[in-house]
Amino acid sequence: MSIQPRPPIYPDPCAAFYAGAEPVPTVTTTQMVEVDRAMVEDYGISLLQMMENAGRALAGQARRQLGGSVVGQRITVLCGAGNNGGGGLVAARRLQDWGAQVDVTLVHHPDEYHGVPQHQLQILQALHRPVHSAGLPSPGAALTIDALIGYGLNSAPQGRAADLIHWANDQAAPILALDTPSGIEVGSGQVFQPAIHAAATLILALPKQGFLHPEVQPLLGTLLVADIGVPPELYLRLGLEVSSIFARQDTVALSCQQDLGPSGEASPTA
Ligand SMILES: NC(=O)C1=CN([C@@H]2O[C@H](COP(=O)(O)OP(=O)(O)OC[C@H]3O[C@@H](n4cnc5c(N)ncnc54)[C@H](O)[C@@H]3O)[C@@H](O)[C@H]2O)[C@H](O)CC1
Ligand SMILES: [K+]
Repeated sequence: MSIQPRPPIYPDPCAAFYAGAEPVPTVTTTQMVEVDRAMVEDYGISLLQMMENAGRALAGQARRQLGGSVVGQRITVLCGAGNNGGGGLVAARRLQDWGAQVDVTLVHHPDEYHGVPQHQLQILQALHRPVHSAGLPSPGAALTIDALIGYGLNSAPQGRAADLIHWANDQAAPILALDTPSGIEVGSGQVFQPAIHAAATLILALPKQGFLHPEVQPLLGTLLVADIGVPPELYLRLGLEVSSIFARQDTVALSCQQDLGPSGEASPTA
């Protein structure tokens, strides 16, 4: 079973995000970069650990969207050369482990992958799992995973990344985006062209401020947030109050509060 593209769930501007009844703060790109820095430098939680959590959560979300089993299902995973792409490479490996037929499509030649994404790619290569870095994927997959570009986007997508965004949007398969649909500047909420039109977006750690922008919301699809192991102590240092949103599950759905109402407090809407 595959999920079908669905109309945006946020027809009206969104003022705040909730997980159940718990408010979920948004973060600026600066705060997210500081989270990444502090994770590694202050607490010794490495990028490799965070990326493994991200990719495992992404694979789990793909499995849920495909009805609970991925055995024999065709999934296309589009991977950039940054840390967003690295999460895609982890998800591709886990989905293959679980029995899916995964087409791993890279933006660049494998020689152009460095650091932790290169490490993830080398695991696939050590397992003799094919990766493609030229041409377009074959159509007909049940799901496309967009791990092309995350919060590292610096301008309108260009080159092969842009070609793959156009390709993904033209497919019948729904798109599951990692952290953000590629093509959105998550801090400001600027939507570049081209940008991925996602059926679902799996946000890592916390939603980014730009996701409240009305132009962005139709591109996000169903919003989910995944635990990648950021400790509450770190959020407190940044002045962010994050309740125990992952107390029961390590991926939770986000809902949207559409306006604050006269009292400034309103219940979240689904
Ligand atoms: N704490 C967290 O939330 C964590 C998030 N993670 C993931 O890491 C990305 C951010 O990774 P980063 O390496 O900084 O950047 P990106 O992968 O998003 O992008 C860099 C990549 O994209 C190319 N690129 C940038 N702009 C363009 C453009 N206009 N056209 C074409 N290509 C472009 C650039 O050349 C690089 O190759 C975050 O979103 C999460 O997914 C970590 O996994 C862990 C912590
Ligand atoms: K992405």
